[in-house]
Amino acid sequence: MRGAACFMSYKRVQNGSDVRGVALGKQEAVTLTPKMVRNIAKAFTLRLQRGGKGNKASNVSVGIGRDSRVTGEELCEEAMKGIVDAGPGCKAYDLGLATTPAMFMSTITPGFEYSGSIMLTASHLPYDRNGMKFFTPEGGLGKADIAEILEMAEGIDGSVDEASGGGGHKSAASFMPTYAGFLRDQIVSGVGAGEMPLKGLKIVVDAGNGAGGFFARDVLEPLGADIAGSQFLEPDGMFPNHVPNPENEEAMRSIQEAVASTGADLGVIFDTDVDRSAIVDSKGVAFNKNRLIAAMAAISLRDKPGATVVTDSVTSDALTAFIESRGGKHLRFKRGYKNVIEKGKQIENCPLMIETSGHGAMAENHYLDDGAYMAVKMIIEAARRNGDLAGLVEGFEEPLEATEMRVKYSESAPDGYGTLVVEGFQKFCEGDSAPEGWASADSNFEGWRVSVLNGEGWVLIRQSLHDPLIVINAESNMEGGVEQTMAIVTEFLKDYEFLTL
Ligand SMILES: O=P(O)(O)OC[C@H]1O[C@H](O)[C@H](O)[C@@H](O)[C@@H]1O
Repeated sequence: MRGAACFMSYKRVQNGSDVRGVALGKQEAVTLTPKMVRNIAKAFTLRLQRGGKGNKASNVSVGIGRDSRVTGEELCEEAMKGIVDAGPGCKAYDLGLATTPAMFMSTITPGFEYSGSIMLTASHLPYDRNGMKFFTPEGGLGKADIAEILEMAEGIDGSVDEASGGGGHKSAASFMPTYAGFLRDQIVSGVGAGEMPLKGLKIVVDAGNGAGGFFARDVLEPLGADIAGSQFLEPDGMFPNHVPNPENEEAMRSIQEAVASTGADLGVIFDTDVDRSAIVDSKGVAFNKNRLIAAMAAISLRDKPGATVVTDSVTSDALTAFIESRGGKHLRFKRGYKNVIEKGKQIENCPLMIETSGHGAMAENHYLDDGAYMAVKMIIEAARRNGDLAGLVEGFEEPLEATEMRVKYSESAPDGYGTLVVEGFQKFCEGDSAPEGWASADSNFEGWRVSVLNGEGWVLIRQSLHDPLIVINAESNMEGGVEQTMAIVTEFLKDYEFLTL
């Protein structure tokens, strides 16, 4: 009985390719306990041993980093215990405050080359959450790996109650300075203007009190940038200023205001664990979502003419037009950064895989979604163009209107309800009673997307990746077009009784 109950609780903390849960029981019951973190870290280490080549089978090293969350230090200690508990050859390295992409880099950087690494983070979620992401030199672990690790951890939980101290070795190590050096090198060679290529540039960094403060102090300032206007660089796991999320409108407004009030040339904003970023130019224009994709695509297509850019499914028609105008191909794939990256890996000449969420990965950088690396690319561009990022995306247009609606369906809805709704919508769009001016998109990898308003807009209905939700995105270049489209969609959805419209 106990085993089954535990398994359920381990299974519950899986969120796609991450582990996520409530780590601090302030408002909700704790779902990710220190003991679970210890067992999960042990399971990961045992798995590394099992899959290890050569002497790695007995000697396994695991680096652990964390973001600024209040539960980070305690969970880090527990994870360290779990790692050394896996056997005498197991070494655990506490890397302190770190970023998610840096944790991957620690598995491939000479002098470190850990067999695996763990990042303790729950990205932009509230302060009481925490979670784990896992890397090996091959990249981030996927959904199936996580399921397997959680099942193993449950077995450990059922057999041994307390860590036995398996004889491994714990120590602290410092990786972030090495990683910051790597990012500085990219800027120096990318700008090609000597050792202080950012001299004269005023750059505001907003780390949202997460792990991104190092970027201002250890990457930009040593290269000559004036970072005085930066904000929320100090780690604070209560996130007192704004949600550390470049997709969040309040967060974006905050950095736009900081750029304006300090007269900066550029703003950079990160999420808590720095796998996502967005940029603000000197005029206060936000380079996030479609515009950031356009900018990164322009950079990538200059270096790789005719290449394919893979994005998520909610990107705009204008983005496709822009990518094509620069000689590239746009593959509008699915939501979920892992989906986007994995798709890009399969395509020849695909330098860029990027989501509207701010997750962007480049083939040239190990297919790693690194918000700091993406910021580096944009900073190089800004330095080379004297701050003129608008010129980079010339011809790219934002829609006149855009909206996103997320509709829950109740717990009593039958299995596969989301798919049912999407299939119903497809039939509606392809049937005789399809609204005038509507035409289904040529390819739909996720949900059902339709061109509406005789090509002046589009609407996409899909199921959320993680939640029992139907998500509707619509855009229009005509005034009132979104309202008109959403009225038709809402009318269609009324037939689905489990939706809470
Ligand atoms: O399907 P949704 O509910 O919109 O969520 C999808 C999103 O979930 C998370 O935020 C992932 O990090 C994103 O990569 C993904 O696109």
